[in-house]
Amino acid sequence: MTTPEYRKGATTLRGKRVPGTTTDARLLDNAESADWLHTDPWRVLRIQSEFVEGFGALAELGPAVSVFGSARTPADSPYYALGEEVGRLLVEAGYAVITGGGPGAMEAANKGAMEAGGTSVGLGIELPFEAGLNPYVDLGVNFRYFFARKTMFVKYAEGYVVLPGGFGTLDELFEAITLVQTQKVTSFPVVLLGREFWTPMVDWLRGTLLTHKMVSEQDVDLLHVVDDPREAVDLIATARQERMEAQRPE
Ligand SMILES: C/C(=C\CNc1ncnc2c1ncn2[C@@H]1O[C@H](COP(=O)(O)O)[C@@H](O)[C@H]1O)CO
Repeated sequence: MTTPEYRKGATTLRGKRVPGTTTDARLLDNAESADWLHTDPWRVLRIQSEFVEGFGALAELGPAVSVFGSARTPADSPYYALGEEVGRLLVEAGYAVITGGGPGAMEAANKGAMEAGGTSVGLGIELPFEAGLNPYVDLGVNFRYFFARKTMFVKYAEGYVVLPGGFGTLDELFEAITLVQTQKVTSFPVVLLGREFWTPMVDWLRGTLLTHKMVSEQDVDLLHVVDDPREAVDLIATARQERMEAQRPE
């Protein structure tokens, strides 16, 4: 007796596993329920499309720096002024500025970049309390998934400038230093702007994580804490210079 056999792509099905319809027939049948819209295989395609859109939008951006910071920084805060200034200085140093495209410190950096005549990128994220892209973004890409968006922040930047912020900012900061620590990215300065805000955190990293040997001295040294936005930009520009010299043929 021959067992019925059915080939479905790379898979061979036999006996009771042989389906009653073909893949083509199921594709063309529009009487099926639309539940598949909410399944993981369909999500995988949407995730893939976010990478395709992001890579397509940013591939020709040129040298860029990602700037992070609180979505809640008010426009009259000194941290907002710091964000605007670092956005402007980055543009004057030849960089495009990438932010999360939201309000607060993100808006400040985009404002500084746009008013200095540079490229001002906002990588928006779908949130339950979404406010849309701030008005100082001139190249915006909207994401559903945090992880796809975070790939863009790091892939298209030469370094990070991190203004004071909350959980979102800390998430972006610690992801970056983990990538540097594990050498997934190299020559990637991470600059914390605002000494008064960041020093207690760095002291805790030294006093607790280093004391318990959870990190090394070099790991903590990956973080540069500065007050002057000019110093932040110089650190990133110097790393670029060093990278170019290292790549130059002898
Ligand atoms: C809180 C409000 C709006 C939030 N809108 C955001 N839009 C874009 N990106 C955001 C938003 N909120 C957080 N992020 C990301 O995290 C970082 C800031 O988070 P924090 O917790 O505020 O530090 C930021 O760099 C973004 O990438 C309404 O005011």
